[in-house]
Parts: sequence; structure tokens; C-alpha cells
Amino acid sequence: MTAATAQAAPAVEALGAAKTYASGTQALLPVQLRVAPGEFLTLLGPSGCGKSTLLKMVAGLLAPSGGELRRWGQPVVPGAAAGPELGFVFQEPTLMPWARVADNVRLPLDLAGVPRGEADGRVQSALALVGLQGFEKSLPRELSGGMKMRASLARCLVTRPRLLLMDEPFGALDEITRYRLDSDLLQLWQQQGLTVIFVTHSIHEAVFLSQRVLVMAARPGRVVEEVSIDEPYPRQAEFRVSTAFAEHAARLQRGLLGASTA
Ligand SMILES: Nc1ncnc2c1ncn2[C@@H]1O[C@H](COP(=O)(O)OP(=O)(O)OP(=O)(O)O)[C@@H](O)[C@H]1O
Repeated sequence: MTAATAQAAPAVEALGAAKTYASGTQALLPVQLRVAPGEFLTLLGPSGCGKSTLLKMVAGLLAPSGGELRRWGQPVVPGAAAGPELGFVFQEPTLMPWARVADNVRLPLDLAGVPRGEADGRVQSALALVGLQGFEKSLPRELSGGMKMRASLARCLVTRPRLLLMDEPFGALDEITRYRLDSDLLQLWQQQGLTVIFVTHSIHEAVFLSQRVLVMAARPGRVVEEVSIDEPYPRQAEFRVSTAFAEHAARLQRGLLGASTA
């Protein structure tokens, strides 16, 4: 494959990707999905609709039981190291409690054998991107929940990923902190030209962030609707109280309700 075809390939494709666990649970019926480079896509749905399952299959952390996943045109090999191009942010910040912020953020570079001088420079840049300059020497217990999540995001950005998979990253935060992190994430997404697949239960978070939302339903897990949030960026706080925002939220709400009564 040439560099030109890699550029043209979708960032992510799911070609009938499905998952039935060994227990017999149909976590995800076959999904057809194409995510363009630079897109912000959100998976929205209730607990158990297969959001994490789909994200883990895209990351190669979980093998599909049917169909295929591709990243940048290449088949995803389950269990194979994804490389620095992919970042995965979990709901829990999963920081090493005994290590200072800078050491936590440098971990992926240490594991990859990046020389210390270069790694330290990249850690500084990643901390600046998430607004944590000055907290290099802090321990995780000295940080607020939002700051821990920023550190976790910095640890992900330090490898300079092109694709960010985010599994309810701000779900445990208070609403105001979450709004702030949502806004900062959008800025990062635009600045860095990232492709993002974001998982949430929150209709409002989905509307605020996304270009496109896949509405999902449970038992069995499946995609029931695809909704475009055709609103310009940058999206300011006022967008949250606009009529357009309310209309998009109502549309997603109807999609979720329709799926739960179907
Ligand atoms: N390892 C597993 N073995 C068996 N069943 C599983 C496993 N992981 C998930 N499931 C089941 O698959 C379904 C989809 O789970 P998944 O975690 O993907 O949903 P989700 O939408 O991400 O839920 P949540 O929002 O609660 O995280 C659920 O019914 C869940 O119980």
C-alpha cells in the first residue's frame, strides 16, 4: 500500500463486525461503519448496548465473532500491538498512584524505548496540550478528578496518535468539569487533526461534541440510527442553550426511546 492510499483510506471501517461472547450474549449485531480521517463520531446508548465492545474491537483488544475491522485500510489483528497511532482513553484515569504526573505521562515512551531527553520534551508538550503545565511533580492523589483525566489524556497524546478511542472518559466527573473537558477536547481534536470515536451515555455530550452520532440499543446490542449534528465548530458554551442544540437532543432522545420500545 502506498502512502497516498493510506491517506485516502477511512480511519476506521467495520465490515459487518459482530460480537457474540462465549456466554451466548449477543453484544453486537453486525455493524457497517466508515469513519473518515479527522471525523468526530460518538457512540450513544444505554448500558449494555455494545459501545465498549465495538470500541475494543476497533482497538484490536477484542476479536469480532463475525465480520472485519480495519484501521487506515489495514485489517485489525486482535491482540497485536496497535502502535503509537492509536490512543485509548478509559473511564478511569488508571494512573500509577506512586508515580509523579510526568512519570505517568512518560510511561508509553519509556516502554517504547524513546531516549529520555526526547521523551521529556514530548511529556512537556503533552502536558501543555491538556493544560497541566506546572503539575509535572504532583502525585495523582494531589489532583482533582478532572486533572487526573487530563493527565490520562496527556499520557495518550504523548505518543502522537492519529486515532483516539475514548470510552466514557468524562462519565465520572461533575457536570461543570465535564463541560470544560468537552470544550478542551474539541480544541485538541481540531488543533491536532485527530480522528475521535467517543463513547457516552449522555445525549447532551453527544450533541455538543459530535459531527455524527450512532444511536445504539441493547439486547441485542445494535446500531439503530445514525444522526448528523450539522453545526459549525468551534462550538462555544452558548451552543448548549441554543434551539438547534435542543432539537438535536430531542432527535437523539426519540431515537433512544424508539429503540427501547421496539
Ligand atoms: N467479557 C464478556 N463476556 C460476556 N458478556 C460480556 C462481556 N463483556 C460484555 N458483555 C456483555 O455484552 C453486552 C455489551 O456490553 P458492553 O460493555 O459492550 O456494553 P456498553 O454499551 O459499553 O455498556 P456500558 O455503558 O455499561 O459500559 C452486555 O450485555 C454485557 O453484559
